[in-house]
Amino acid sequence: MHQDMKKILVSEDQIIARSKELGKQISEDYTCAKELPLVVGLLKGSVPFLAELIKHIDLDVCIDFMDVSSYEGTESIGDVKVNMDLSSSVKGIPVLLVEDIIDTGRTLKEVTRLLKNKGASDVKVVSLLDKPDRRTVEIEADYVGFVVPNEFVVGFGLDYDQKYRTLPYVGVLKDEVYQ
Ligand SMILES: O=P(O)(O)OC[C@H]1O[C@H](OP(=O)(O)OP(=O)(O)O)[C@H](O)[C@@H]1O
Ligand code: HPA
Ligand SMILES: [Mg+2]
Repeated sequence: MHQDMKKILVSEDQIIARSKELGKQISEDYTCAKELPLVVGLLKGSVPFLAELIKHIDLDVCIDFMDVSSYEGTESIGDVKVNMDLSSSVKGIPVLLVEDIIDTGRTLKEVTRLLKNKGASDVKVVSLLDKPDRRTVEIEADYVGFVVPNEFVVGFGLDYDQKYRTLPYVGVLKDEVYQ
């Protein structure tokens, strides 16, 4: 375990096993649907989860990325900033949005609105983590890996001041790291 970690909440093995289950479920659901989705990852947090998940989606999907940010340190900065937009049009296309965490829900709500404005025919969401106790806007994911308690978590894509994203598990930092 990294020296700054207080505890691990979700292990690497649990993440891999759950990604397999979610990939299988998503593959089945979109096999029944009319059209395959464009898989859209939100940079940077979703990258490790997206990489694990798509190995288990047994469909010929394309992937794209958007870079939005709403946090500095452990604080939400209020607005959602679009730093980099999608490289292809989503007009008339269903989108499967991949997230690392739904916390207040503001990022997801805003990005869903943006994608619908661009003409996406449907927007579904898969998130590795869900922290429902912190929700300030009404939004839910269609697929969730794990529900986490109301604590700031890092690892598997999730950062504190851009650090700890590369850890292969999700956990909570020691209190002294924030001082
Ligand atoms: O539900 P919310 O309260 O909006 O928080 C969740 C969002 O915040 C984090 O992204 P961040 O803006 O920190 O960018 P990052 O992915 O580059 O870390 C996280 O990756 C989610 O996208
Ligand atoms: O708990 C969190 N950890 C890291 N980034 C985040 N962005 C929203 N919530 C979190
Ligand atoms: Mg972040």
